[in-house]
Amino acid sequence: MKILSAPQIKECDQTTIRTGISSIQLMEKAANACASWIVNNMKNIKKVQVFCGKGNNGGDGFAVARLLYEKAIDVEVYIDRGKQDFSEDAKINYKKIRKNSGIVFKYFSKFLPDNNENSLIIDALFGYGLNRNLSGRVKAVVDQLNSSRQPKLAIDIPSGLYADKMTDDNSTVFKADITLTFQFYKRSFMHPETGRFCGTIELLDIGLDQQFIDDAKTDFFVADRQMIRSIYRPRADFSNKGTFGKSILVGGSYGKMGSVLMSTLAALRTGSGLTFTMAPDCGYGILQSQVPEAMFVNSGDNYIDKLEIQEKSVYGIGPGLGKEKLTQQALFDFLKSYKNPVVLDADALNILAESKKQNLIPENSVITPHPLEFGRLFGKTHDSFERLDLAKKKAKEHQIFIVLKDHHTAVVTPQGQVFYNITGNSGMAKGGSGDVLTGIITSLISQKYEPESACILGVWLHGMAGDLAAEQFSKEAMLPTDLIHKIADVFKLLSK
Ligand SMILES: NC(=O)C1=CN([C@@H]2O[C@H](COP(=O)(O)OP(=O)(O)OC[C@H]3O[C@@H](n4cnc5c(N)ncnc54)[C@H](OP(=O)(O)O)[C@@H]3O)[C@@H](O)[C@H]2O)[C@@H](O)CC1
Ligand SMILES: [K+]
Repeated sequence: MKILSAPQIKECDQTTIRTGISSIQLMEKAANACASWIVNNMKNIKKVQVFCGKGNNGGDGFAVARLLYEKAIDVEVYIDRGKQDFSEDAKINYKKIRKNSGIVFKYFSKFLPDNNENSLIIDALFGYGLNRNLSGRVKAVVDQLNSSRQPKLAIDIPSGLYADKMTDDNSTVFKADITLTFQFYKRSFMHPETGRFCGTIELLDIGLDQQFIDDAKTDFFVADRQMIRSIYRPRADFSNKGTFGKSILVGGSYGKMGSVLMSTLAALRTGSGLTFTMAPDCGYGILQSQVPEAMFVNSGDNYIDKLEIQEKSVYGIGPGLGKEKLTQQALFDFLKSYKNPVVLDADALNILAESKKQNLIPENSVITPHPLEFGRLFGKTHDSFERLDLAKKKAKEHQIFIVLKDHHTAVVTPQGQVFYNITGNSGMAKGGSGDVLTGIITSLISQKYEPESACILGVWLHGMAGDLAAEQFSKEAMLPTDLIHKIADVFKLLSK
């Protein structure tokens, strides 16, 4: 699914209006979608307090207030004091409810929190038209709303949040529990500094012009189910283990054998035909007993000091590798003579960063850094938007795929496209989760998925396995090894 920028969404809005529906009808449709969602999904809500701005987001708010009132919900509408130069459609909806004696009108300054879980705060102050930080009376009321214990819902975008960019440090943003957004995810929903204000995100389809959406140019996408289904290839019949490629997981050192063990298991569970682990001898017993399906290649004593090149294989290098001098040399020698795509993670990336040998990464390879590893490789950035911009630049420069791990991991391609992942949860923020991802992506590439598809599908599978693990074990108790077991259920879901 495409992510459009605020100006593109505005254009899409206008194109939709030119091709049949009037703007006031579109607002009514948007408001109807919100009101129905609230009525169907928040059955305990008896009262709403709707905060409306002067633009079309405020217009949505007035219309939602009216529609909820018609559903026998108590409604209070809050507006700013002073002259209200409402947008045309906001004015129409404002006038409609002004006539309604049952709806209570108040200024922001008169707000008193209900602190009642049956009373919902609705933020319809600003949507994608926000053009500066909240200040004055509107900032004061949003600060007050944020400290209320009532449930909070934002229409389209939590007010104070820009659709496509960072907010300034310490600026005020409405902290929603739920965001009902129209048709598109916004980039700011995907980044940790800004996404934390959105709560649960629900996309409401309001029938915007499909031709415009199809033609719109963007570098940003959300990897949704539809995209994942188009990438996933069910396992072919009439095949043998050779059909499904050869994965070689490289890593492990004394005390860190679990990492490469988890990568190996994940590669197998993702369907790798032949699977090898290249690890030091101290891991021999552990690996052969814990994962008998994989073959062991002795690559050192307590750490890796040589890296054998095998033909027709895909290498996933890094988990538990350590940074011994001889390990470093083995990695450099390997990368100097191996020109096929590899998957690099963890200490493989740290070694390249410390020695400034990023240029050794073969073209079309995949690297899977978390923010700190990315910073070591390519330099520090101020925030996750800047980090993503730098990742786009570096992916192009090195012609590699960068899987930038975060709450919403982003896959960045050499063409500068970005695919945000929306599966996964905070239970995965534990040592070992990354090792599982390395195994998954390596395995998919060995099964002849293009690196781009392998990254997008791999990250999605990994997150989905995490979501199923959280459901069964809780975010606190789930383990990276649980993700490996849940891969089976994710494939079952995919093949339904
Ligand atoms: N296709 C769709 O998606 C549909 C979209 N719809 C809805 O329309 C929304 C977009 O509406 P919009 O363009 O009128 O912008 P919106 O955010 O309401 O208001 C901006 C106004 O506020 C002002 N202003 C800005 N920042 C400010 C600040 N910090 N503090 C104070 N004032 C500030 C600024 O005016 P200014 O003061 O700069 O002159 C501007 O006039 C969208 O999010 C969705 O909810 C649906 O109705 C139908 C389908
Ligand atoms: K809003």
